[in-house]
Amino acid sequence: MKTFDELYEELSARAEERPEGSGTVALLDRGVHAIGKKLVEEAAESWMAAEFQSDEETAEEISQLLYHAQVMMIAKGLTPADVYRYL
Ligand SMILES: N=c1c2ncn([C@@H]3O[C@H](COP(=O)(O)OP(=O)(O)OP(=O)(O)O)[C@@H](O)[C@H]3O)c2ncn1[C@@H]1O[C@H](COP(=O)(O)O)[C@@H](O)[C@H]1O
Repeated sequence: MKTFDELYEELSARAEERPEGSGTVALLDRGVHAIGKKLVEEAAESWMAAEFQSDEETAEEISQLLYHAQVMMIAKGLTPADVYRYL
């Protein structure tokens, strides 16, 4: 189990160290357009899961939405603090 901030640290390290086989690095290399498409896809899947699937499946889809939001943050050089100031 990890928190939002812990995942952000992990993904930032992946972006910095670029380990072989990292899906995060591969997605970052595809750029903001590709990341944006995944973000929208995961948002739609979260919505559909909430309407038609189990709570557990909905939680999993939302976790994927949060992951892709973080990849977008890293692609744009945004930190959690940049986002939290609007919460
Ligand atoms: N939390 C996540 C995570 N959530 C979602 N995803 C990605 O999002 C995909 C889910 O999208 P889909 O439902 O569309 O499934 P899919 O059809 O397999 O996806 P695509 O073929 O479209 O990529 C997964 O297959 C992963 O590629 C994630 N990829 C990585 N992480 C975590 O990020 C960290 C770094 O991962 P790596 O960069 O891969 O080392 C690790 O802790 C991982 O657990």
